Amino acid sequence: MGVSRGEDGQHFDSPRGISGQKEKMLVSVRLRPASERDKIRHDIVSDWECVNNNTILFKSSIPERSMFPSAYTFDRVFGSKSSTREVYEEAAKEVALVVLNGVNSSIFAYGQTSSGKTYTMSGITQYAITDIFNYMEAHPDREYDLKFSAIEIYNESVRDLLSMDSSPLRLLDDPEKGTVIEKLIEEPVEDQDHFHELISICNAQRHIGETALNEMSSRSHQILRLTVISTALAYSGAENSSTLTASVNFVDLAGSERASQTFAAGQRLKEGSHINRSLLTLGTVIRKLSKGRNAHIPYRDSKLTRILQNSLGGNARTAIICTLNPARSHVEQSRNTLLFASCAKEVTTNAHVNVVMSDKALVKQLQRELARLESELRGIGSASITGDSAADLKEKELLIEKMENEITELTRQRDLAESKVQDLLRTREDKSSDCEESLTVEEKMDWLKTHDANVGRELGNGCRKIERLNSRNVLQFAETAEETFLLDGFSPRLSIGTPRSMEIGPDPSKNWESTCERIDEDVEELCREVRCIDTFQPSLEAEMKPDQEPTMTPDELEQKVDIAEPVNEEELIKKADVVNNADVDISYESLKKKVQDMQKTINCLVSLYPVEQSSNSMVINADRNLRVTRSRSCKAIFMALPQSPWEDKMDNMGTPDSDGSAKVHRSSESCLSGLIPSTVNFSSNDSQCSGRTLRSDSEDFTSLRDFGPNALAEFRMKLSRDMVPPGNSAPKEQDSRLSGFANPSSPPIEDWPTEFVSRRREIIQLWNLCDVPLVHRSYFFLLFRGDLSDAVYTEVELRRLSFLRHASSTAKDSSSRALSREREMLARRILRKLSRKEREELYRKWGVELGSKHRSLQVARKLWTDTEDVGHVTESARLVARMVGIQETNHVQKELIGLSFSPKPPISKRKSFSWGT
Ligand SMILES: Nc1ncnc2c1ncn2[C@@H]1O[C@H](COP(=O)(O)OP(=O)(O)OP(=O)(O)O)[C@@H](O)[C@H]1O
Repeated sequence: MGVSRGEDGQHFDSPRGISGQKEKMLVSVRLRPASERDKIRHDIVSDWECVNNNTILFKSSIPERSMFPSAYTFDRVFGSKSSTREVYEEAAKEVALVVLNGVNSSIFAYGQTSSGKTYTMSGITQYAITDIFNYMEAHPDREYDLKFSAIEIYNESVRDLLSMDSSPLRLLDDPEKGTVIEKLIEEPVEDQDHFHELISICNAQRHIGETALNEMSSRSHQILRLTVISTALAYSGAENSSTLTASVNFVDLAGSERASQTFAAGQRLKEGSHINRSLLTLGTVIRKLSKGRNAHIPYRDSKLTRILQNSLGGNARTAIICTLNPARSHVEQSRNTLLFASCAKEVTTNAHVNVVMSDKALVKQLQRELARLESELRGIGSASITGDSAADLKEKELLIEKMENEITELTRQRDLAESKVQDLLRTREDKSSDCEESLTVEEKMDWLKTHDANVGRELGNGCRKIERLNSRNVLQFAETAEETFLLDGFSPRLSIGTPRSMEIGPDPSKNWESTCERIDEDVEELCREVRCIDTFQPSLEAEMKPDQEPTMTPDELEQKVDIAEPVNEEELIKKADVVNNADVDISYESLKKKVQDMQKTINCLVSLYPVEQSSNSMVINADRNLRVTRSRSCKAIFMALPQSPWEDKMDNMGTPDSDGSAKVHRSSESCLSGLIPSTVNFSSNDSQCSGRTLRSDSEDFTSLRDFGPNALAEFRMKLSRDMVPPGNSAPKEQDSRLSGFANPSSPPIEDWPTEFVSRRREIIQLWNLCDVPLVHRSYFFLLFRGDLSDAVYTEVELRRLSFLRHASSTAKDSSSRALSREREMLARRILRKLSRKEREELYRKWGVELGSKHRSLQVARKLWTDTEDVGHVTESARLVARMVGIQETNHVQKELIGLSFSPKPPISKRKSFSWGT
């Protein structure tokens, strides 16, 4: 595209190169006419001839110069008769006026001193400014702003020609604009007269000095810059409402002659060196640019090239007018100028329109850009949140589904259990008392063992399920190994004697068994040490084989008893104390074995004294039995020790005491009374036994030993019942006094029923606290009706339930602590999502002190005050949303759920929160 130049030279709608295409500099040569000084010196012979508009010919008659090139071609060549107007029109106007279309441009004048640079540039600047103002007047649809600035580069120092301050200006590097001049005055140009006035100021400021060739020589490089900012007016209806901005530089360089040629010295020499430095760099830059290589261009080597960098090889259109002095004496400088011009002719620039958005257009464009960015942001945010939320929701749906399945299964099991209980109750009613009486001690014991394990397992499983469910909502359920144990096993370790025994273990019955085995061993050892028993034991054991009929008559038996040495009771007590101080443990199996052993002994003895005998004879038999037992079986004696309070009554009430046989019995008990200490109420010490606060070893030992006497008492009761003749009516009489819940066969004891009722009440309370399954409760009610043999079972039940309650409460405490921490963390996250102002508003709303150290904890408590189901995060989220008055509740719920479940919080959507009034 070229400049559409009208007749009036004022129409410049299509400047070429504005599309960013590369184009070469416009290079022209102007040959000035001979000056009057040259005429005086008679140096008027010119070797230069402009043969046409583009070619200048060197026609030297000097032989030594015949080797030089003779013809130089440029974009335009002006002879001595060409006017400045003509030069402007053909060599500068095209470039200068592109500034009106937003394209930077520069017009250089290059040549030796007195070649006419200033003369030419002054005219071109005048014409250009006139054309610019004319163009502005011809285009009222746009608003123009003109700014003028002027600098000179003198001795490599930049000076503002519009400023009275002659201090040099600094050059700064701007990332967008390139090199800028610090504090450079940009004077708005009001009109042409104002512009001319400014030019006059600049000329007055410029360093002017006389040289050998020019008495008004410009000793500096002058750059006049006119910046044109044009904006389309709104009423013009022009689609392009953008603002264009561009600058045109009018560059009048100092003389390019060598300093040596100017015969300069002193200050002039210094000027020359600096001038040459800038011009030398300019020449280097032009030369390198002309080669078109991507070599380093030393723009920064001089102030001139640094400031004019864009004009030399960047975003600008450039025209260079090389002026020549026709005098023969300056032929060398002229040739150098032509060489420079030839290089400049090869330099290309890349000018493009500098569009600056108008404020209105800028606002519109920024609004569009903002909308686009917000849309993208929403897209990214929603995509991210959608991805996270989708994953979270899917995970939670699976979790909910699994929990629902578990609930369904648990419900099914519960219904099944209730159904079984109902069936059992019906069966029980049908069978009535026959079934009750048909239950033997062994059956009860088996049941107790089985259901102990079952219930423990059920509760353990239940607690584990609770733990699993809680662990999904609670960050950390159990803090210590102890808590983990409590949730897992629900059984204490009750081993005794070492510090480790203070730990809580899995199953007390195991310790009981091992302790019982130890006590058995001790008893065996004790028995072996008792000489009379050692002597008699083999024959007695032979007699007591169940499958063997007794072969010994009572007389023979008495004879054997007489032969045996009397029992040393003190020694026995001493030995028993040894056993007593040892770790005593009694298990069901050991007790059962003892019962069986005892039964064998009883059977053996009973076989010697048939039940058909009268009560008196029975007493005798009992007396003999006891005597024989005491004499022949220390184990049997141990097993027959009465310890419970009701057992004493049983002895008095259920055992004939008329003939002193019971006294013998009691005498034997009294002699062994030190073996097992008095009963310790189990239930009162349950929590101590099951928790970490286990008492001393001796106390635990005592509590464990307590199991023994009760069990032994039960065995004694069975022994007594077995020895009661079928026709004895005493049990029936006592049955009425037992208010109907005692076993009809129970002995008439006054205190046990009360004790049983008390324990049963305590057991029921513990059942409720521990949520014991209905099946277990039913079995208990069906099996244990208050007879004395139930004492040991009530003790075991109380002990087990007390432990379960403790374990459950411990687990709940742990869970509660973890949940509390979870809530506090959630509260912290919520608070972090709020701005400081919102936080302070929340604190004020909820009465939380701003200076409080535990604000988040207070907020957490406030958040979950109103709900018991604190583990239900969805409900909590809803509550949070409601309490803080957050809009978009569904979103907040999702987010809070995500906060609670996801370790990585989702993208903040605080912007969507708004506070209620
Ligand atoms: N084309 C021309 N026609 C008539 N006079 C001219 C022409 N060119 C230059 N002159 C005259 O020549 C003299 C020197 O010109 P000018 O000052 O423009 O040279 P210069 O190259 O700027 O020198 P310097 O570099 O020393 O400033 C001036 O008096 C000027 O009027």
